Amino acid sequence: MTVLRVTDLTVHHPGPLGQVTAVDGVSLEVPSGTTLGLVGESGSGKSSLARAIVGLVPVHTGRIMLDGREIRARTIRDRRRLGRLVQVVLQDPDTALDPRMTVRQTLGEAATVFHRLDRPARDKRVTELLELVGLDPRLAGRLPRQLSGGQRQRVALARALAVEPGLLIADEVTSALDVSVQAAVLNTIRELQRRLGLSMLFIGHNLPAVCHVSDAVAVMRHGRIVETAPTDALLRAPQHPYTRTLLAAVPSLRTPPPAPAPEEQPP
Ligand SMILES: Nc1ncnc2c1ncn2[C@@H]1O[C@H](COP(=O)(O)OP(=O)(O)OP(=O)(O)O)[C@@H](O)[C@H]1O
Repeated sequence: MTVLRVTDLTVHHPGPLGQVTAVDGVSLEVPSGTTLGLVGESGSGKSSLARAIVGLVPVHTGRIMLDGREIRARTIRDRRRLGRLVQVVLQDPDTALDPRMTVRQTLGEAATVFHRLDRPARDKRVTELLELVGLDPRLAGRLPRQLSGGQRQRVALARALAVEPGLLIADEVTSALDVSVQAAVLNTIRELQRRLGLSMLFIGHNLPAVCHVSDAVAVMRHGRIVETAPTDALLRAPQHPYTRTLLAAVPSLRTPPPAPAPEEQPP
């Protein structure tokens, strides 16, 4: 079953010289239990597309279907339903984490938004979530500032997973991290996707990173998708000149990604 189907989506933003068309007639699908990568240079419209899916920017034309039902984000009830179905993790984990809340409070709150859990069940769930994203459960008492960047991003990921969404949108989730930590977080995301059978839209500008976690990849340029293909096929036989340019810029792509660094230590 297709979890997400976007058809002919157009998104405009207001600009000083009139409207900017950030997304221009985009169609894509994320089949259930798979990861679609969305890759493109800065300004190609990736985040506008993601924000339109979760109702943060208005859709000008087109349709967004989740599990066969059209997404609307007009009322609080719509937004609540949408939050249950789709969770987003962004580049900067600090936007998702309240600096005054411990990891336990953040994850406990997320785990009980849609599920009633008593205190012991809630604490057990927090431990499970931390283990799921490869963090030591003993970090539960820490505040975000007492964690490293990679650890904060893992907590943001755990917070999104706590809701048990049908679809996870990861938008540039590793871009702000050190290269060695990026590899560790990417591997965690890939393992989680496989283990939980998650459906995911993985957005990034780094082609090797996107290919590493994705079953298929859509290449975006100037608001349009220029090519979509299974990851192997895209790497083996890219069809569009822009995809070839992206590939040529990373000649080492066919070699395995760097080994993850040992888990980063908190400051
Ligand atoms: N809130 C906004 N108001 C006006 N223009 C915007 C807004 N958000 C994005 N844009 C414009 O829309 C276009 C697409 O931007 P978008 O952020 O979606 O691209 P992106 O591929 O995600 O880029 P990046 O990787 O740099 O975030 C750009 O021209 C950008 O300047």
